Amino acid sequence: MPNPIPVIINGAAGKMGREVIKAVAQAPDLTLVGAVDRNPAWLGQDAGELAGIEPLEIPITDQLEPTLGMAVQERELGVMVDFTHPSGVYHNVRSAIAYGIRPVVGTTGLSSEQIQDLAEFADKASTGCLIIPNFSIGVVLLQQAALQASRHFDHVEIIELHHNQKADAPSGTAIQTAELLAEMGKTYNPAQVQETETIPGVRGGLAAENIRIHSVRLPGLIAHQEVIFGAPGQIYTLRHDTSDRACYMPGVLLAIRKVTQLKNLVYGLEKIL
Ligand SMILES: NC(=O)C1=CN([C@@H]2O[C@H](COP(=O)(O)OP(=O)(O)OC[C@H]3O[C@@H](n4cnc5c(N)ncnc54)[C@H](OP(=O)(O)O)[C@@H]3O)[C@@H](O)[C@H]2O)C=CC1
Ligand SMILES: O=C(O)C1=N[C@H](C(=O)O)C[C@H](O)C1
Repeated sequence: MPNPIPVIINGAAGKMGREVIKAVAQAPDLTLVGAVDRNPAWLGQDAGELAGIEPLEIPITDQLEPTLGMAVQERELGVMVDFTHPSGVYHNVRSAIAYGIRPVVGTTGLSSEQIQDLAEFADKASTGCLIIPNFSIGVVLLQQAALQASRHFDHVEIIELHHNQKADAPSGTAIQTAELLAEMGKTYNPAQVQETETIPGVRGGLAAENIRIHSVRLPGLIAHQEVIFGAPGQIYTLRHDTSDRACYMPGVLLAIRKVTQLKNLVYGLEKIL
């Protein structure tokens, strides 16, 4: 059996980080070698205990670069899974690539310019990097159905609904969904009337090819998205609901395994399925 893939989790104490600790600990071909988080409340705590499983003898640290440096010493080249914050993710990914550690990025909020820059950096370093706005298979299927529907409908709007701890809006998933629809080579929602907004922003934000995205933030939500197509006399609604963050784990584990085979940056779960 080949040596297990060494994995560092950045944002390990967060909602997603704790799920990833559990998933990695249960995967026989992966081994947790580092757990990084900036939140001082969790420093020094055992990653396994924090995630509600057995102790893993991996304490939470706030030192990303020394942890990357330590992982480089492992027999197998490592992977950094990042579920942190839009403000830090670009720097984290550059650091990992500089150390030869392959990033699997779930954190959203990177600008398209930042993604382009990271793609060039990963390419020059011949290092695999995966940026995945949504790790759930349900969202990939929703997006595929939306692309099929877009061949028949000219009018579409996206509503994304999330918990109110989410830092970025719109969601990375909504941005990617709009980008995929825009790649179909048409401009949506031809104007029917001259619109005015009595309350600024009430018609949502404009993404590529005239697609509007509306963001809802409420306690009680986890992550939800609707893509609504309209035509005279009919509405076609696609909806995905997350009820547990465990739904992302098969995608995260797949990405960790796939990124070790890449030499460049790849964006989107659908590209590695
Ligand atoms: N791609 C996907 O499928 C999914 C993506 N996400 C995305 O993942 C990200 C994290 O989500 P979630 O787990 O819910 O968020 P949480 O706030 O629960 O967790 C993030 C953790 O990372 C810490 N952190 C923030 N910045 C840094 C940094 N620069 N270095 C190290 N640690 C840091 C936070 O500390 P502190 O508490 O001090 O801020 C916190 O402990 C978000 O961008 C979210 O949109 C979420 C779900 C699925
Ligand atoms: O913050 C979240 O929770 C989520 N973020 C991702 C996004 O911005 O699309 C993925 C999922 O929607 C959950």
